[in-house]
Amino acid sequence: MHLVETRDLTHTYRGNVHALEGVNFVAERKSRIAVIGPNGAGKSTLFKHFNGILKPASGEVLIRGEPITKENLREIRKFVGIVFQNSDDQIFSPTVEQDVAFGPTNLGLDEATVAHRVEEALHLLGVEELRHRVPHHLSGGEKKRVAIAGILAMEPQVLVLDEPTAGLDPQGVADLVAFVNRLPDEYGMTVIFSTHQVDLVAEVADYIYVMDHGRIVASGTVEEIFTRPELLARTRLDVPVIPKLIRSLQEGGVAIDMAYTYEGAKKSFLDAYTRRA
Ligand SMILES: Nc1ncnc2c1ncn2[C@@H]1O[C@H](COP(=O)(O)OP(=O)(O)OP(=O)(O)O)[C@@H](O)[C@H]1O
Repeated sequence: MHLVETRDLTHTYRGNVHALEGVNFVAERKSRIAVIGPNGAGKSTLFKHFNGILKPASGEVLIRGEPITKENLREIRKFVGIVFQNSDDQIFSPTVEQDVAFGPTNLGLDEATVAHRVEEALHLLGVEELRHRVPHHLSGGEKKRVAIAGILAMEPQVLVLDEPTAGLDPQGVADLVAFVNRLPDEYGMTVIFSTHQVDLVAEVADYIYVMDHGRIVASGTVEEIFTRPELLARTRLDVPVIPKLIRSLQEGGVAIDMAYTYEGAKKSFLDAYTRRA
């Protein structure tokens, strides 16, 4: 059984905007899935179907094999936590601490459990020192971290992050990558995220969906997607710099193995250098 699945999902906004057309998507337990595609491709719209914020015009959304209904909506929102692109929409309490406590308190958990979850979430996102600050006055990147902490404190099994790195400084991006990569093994979680930063995808994803004009136009492993420059160009994306550089070297006659991540590239370059020496 898939944790999250859509079958022939279609969504039409008012004004006859066909935002999703026949989308088939699956997410398994402990997977890290990237959804990439140009502006307006339908990524956020798809995410809003994962916990019943939007309802399908046609097709199905199944969470742990069950359709979303009025009766299970609360359970589903506990199970699938979504952090939206604009953190301002998700932060509203007088202090950061209260804001992160809002979700778990709403779940009806006792005070001690809420306090424990808040501590853990603040710690995981590295925002403990912001706990007494007014969320409204935080910087964009700080707000983003607090918004993620607030969702995490509800301990969802599936964490959905819409453009999580937008507005983060380089260290913030590196922290986020490290954070996301801990979630499947340490917490058994599934992470689904969208991004325009293709260079990041191989560092954080095992599987990629490429969207364009409301459709999934390709899906596959990092290797399967990033060896298709024509597909990426067609969808206004680029081949990430590491495989692009290695491909150029290979075409120039250098014997070097293909790689997609920084660590993979380091190994390929060292191996190629050692072979030559
Ligand atoms: N509330 C709405 N009412 C009408 N149309 C909408 C609404 N929200 C989104 N759309 C339209 O639906 C389409 C898909 O938008 P969506 O926000 O899902 O794309 P996206 O892939 O997340 O884009 P981006 O990369 O810019 O965040 C776009 O054409 C957009 O203009």
